[in-house]
Amino acid sequence: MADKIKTTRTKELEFGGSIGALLMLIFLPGTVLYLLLTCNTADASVFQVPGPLPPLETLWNPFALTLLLGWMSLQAVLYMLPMGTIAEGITLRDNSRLRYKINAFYAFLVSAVLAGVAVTLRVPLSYVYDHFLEFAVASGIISLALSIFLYIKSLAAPESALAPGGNSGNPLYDFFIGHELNPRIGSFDLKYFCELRPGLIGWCLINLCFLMKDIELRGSASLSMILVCGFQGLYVMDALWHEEAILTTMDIVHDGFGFMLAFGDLCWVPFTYSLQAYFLVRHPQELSTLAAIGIVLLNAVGYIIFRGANSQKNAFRRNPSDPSVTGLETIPTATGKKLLVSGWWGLVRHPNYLGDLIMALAWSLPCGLGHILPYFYVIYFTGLLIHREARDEHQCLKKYGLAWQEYCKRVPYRIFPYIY
Ligand SMILES: NC(=O)C1=CN([C@@H]2O[C@H](COP(=O)(O)OP(=O)(O)OC[C@H]3O[C@@H](n4cnc5c(N)ncnc54)[C@H](OP(=O)(O)O)[C@@H]3O)[C@@H](O)[C@H]2O)C=CC1
Ligand SMILES: CC(C)CCC[C@@H](C)[C@H]1CC=C2C3=C(CC[C@@]21C)[C@@]1(C)CC[C@H](O)C[C@@H]1CC3
Repeated sequence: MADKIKTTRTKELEFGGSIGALLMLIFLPGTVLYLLLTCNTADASVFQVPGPLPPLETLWNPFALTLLLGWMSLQAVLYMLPMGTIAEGITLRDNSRLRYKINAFYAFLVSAVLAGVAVTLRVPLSYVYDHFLEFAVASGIISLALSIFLYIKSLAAPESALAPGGNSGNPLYDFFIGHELNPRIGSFDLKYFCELRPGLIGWCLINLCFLMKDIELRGSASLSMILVCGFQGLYVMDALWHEEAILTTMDIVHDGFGFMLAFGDLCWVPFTYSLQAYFLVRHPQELSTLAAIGIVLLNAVGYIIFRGANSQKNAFRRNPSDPSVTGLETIPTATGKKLLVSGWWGLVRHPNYLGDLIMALAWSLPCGLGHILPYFYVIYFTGLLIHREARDEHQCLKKYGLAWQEYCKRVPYRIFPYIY
């Protein structure tokens, strides 16, 4: 069957094609270094001219690399343990469906217990704060090595296994965007594993290390630090609890596994999404109880929209007659699938992004209003989701044609009601 599938080259190159890919290869690691170095200065100002890069030998820490590899190995073992359930992914081009282990939440629980033991035994977790830049560099090296391995592996993959968006024939572009769709070693799915586990759970562990550093410096953790760690911990647990939902995301269904996702999952997420907590260690902020209550409410509003929208769509896609969605208005499409036009999906075309962005703002506000740096996540994330929304619309227009145009007419705003 696989042999009969015709070569389909990717014609529409995203991210500015091969030049864009080359720039991103430099820009993404450069941004991580810039953010961490700036955050570690006395005024953490983005308006200052960046200082020279520290000597390379101070960035290279073999112990940090070993710890990261140990962390990834622990997550790989937890992934392979016979716990949890099995889910099937969407139907692939060769009509097969891959099977995926659903046990990320258990992996989180085991990791949390181990972290608790480390705190009780007074393992110096603040080491991660003191050597954070070295950890980031080590993680960049791991991501690059993994991407090179993935690209070489993809050259031997059958045509049917290549990503629809990552088969341009241009090696640089395909290396960046990902050539093979679902690279596996046996039943170990590399992309699926990296998307949720080492980076996302690692982000929580990094936040914990920063919280411990806060306690070490000041005797107790600040309210700002507790809020940031609490909000982000909730977000990660939510993603792991709903692990099965990522099987239908464009990352798993459309994008290959290359530098973009490998670096995104293993370096970008843990080392830039934790920037607020990193910032708070050196730049502690006073937060009034009233401000804290306001921020908690904002995060709750964001979470209700984010979770409500995601759960409504997931329930509808799993079973359109599910009692929780039967009263909702829909538009039929030529594919047989329907589109929701009321409920959360009647408010804007991407209500889940709206909720996610409101939460992103709530994660930065505990860092006060005096610095731009801790708002990096909200700014980057707005750009990422606007771009992602445009990519998704493009795919939906191809998939649903006139029905999608009708949906756009009925629900004119994309993410922000009455604005965009
Ligand atoms: N923190 C982070 O860095 C990131 C977080 N996210 C979050 O991850 C979550 C998943 O996002 P993402 O992967 O982009 O995809 P979405 O969950 O937004 O799914 C988009 C898909 O939903 C279906 N759909 C769209 N409109 C409708 C409708 N009206 N009725 C029914 N189905 C519809 C279409 O697929 P089909 O019709 O084929 O089912 C479409 O392709 C989001 O909450 C997002 O905020 C995403 C990226 C990064
Ligand atoms: C480095 C680049 C600029 C872009 C990298 C993008 C990745 C960081 C993101 C692509 C899609 C993601 C998703 C999530 C995390 C970030 C990445 C990997 C979630 C797992 C976050 C939690 C949500 O509940 C689900 C998300 C799915 C997509």
